[in-house]
Amino acid sequence: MSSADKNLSVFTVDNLPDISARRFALVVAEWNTEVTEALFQGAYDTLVKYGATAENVLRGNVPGSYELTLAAQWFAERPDIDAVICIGCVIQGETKHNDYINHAVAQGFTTVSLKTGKPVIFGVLTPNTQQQALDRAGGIHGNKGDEAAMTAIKMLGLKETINK
Ligand SMILES: Nc1c(NC[C@H](O)[C@H](O)[C@H](O)CO)[nH]c(=O)[nH]c1=O
Ligand SMILES: CC(=O)[C@@H](O)COP(=O)(O)O
Repeated sequence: MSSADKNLSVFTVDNLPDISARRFALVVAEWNTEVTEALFQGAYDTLVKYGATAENVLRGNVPGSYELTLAAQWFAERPDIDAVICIGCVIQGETKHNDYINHAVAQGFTTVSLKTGKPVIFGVLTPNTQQQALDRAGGIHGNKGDEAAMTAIKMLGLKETINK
């Protein structure tokens, strides 16, 4: 199923956990900032809409999506951080560089989440074109940042349920 079939900003919101005391790190890549800033805003707004407080949402910037994984680890290792949301946009270029970045960050997020036991959310767009990116950063297919934030919330809810 593609984003064309499932809007990124449409999701179920029943039985969400109380996140008023939860602390989130939003790590944002500085490539394609028109897109990543829109993703960040979507993620931030979604966290606050569903109960996070502004002072509990931290932001860190990295030069590019490849650096998201190390920054995610630095944040996830902090005892006061409950979840990390990684924001980036890796647009296909003339070479295979985007493939290497995308695979590295996907594996890196998984590694950090399993190592720390904390959600590390893949909020990175991997489009073929700028337009595909814009369509997923508040355009016709919704906002990947919204989806990433809601994913973090739901994973924290599941962790609470499992650990009851
Ligand atoms: N081309 C894109 C990059 N490239 C930069 C890498 O992410 C990395 O910062 C560099 O290789 C140094 O380690 N990054 C993006 O986020 N998006 C791109 O489209
Ligand atoms: C993902 C990238 O680093 C890429 O946009 C760089 O472009 P190119 O593959 O043409 O060097």
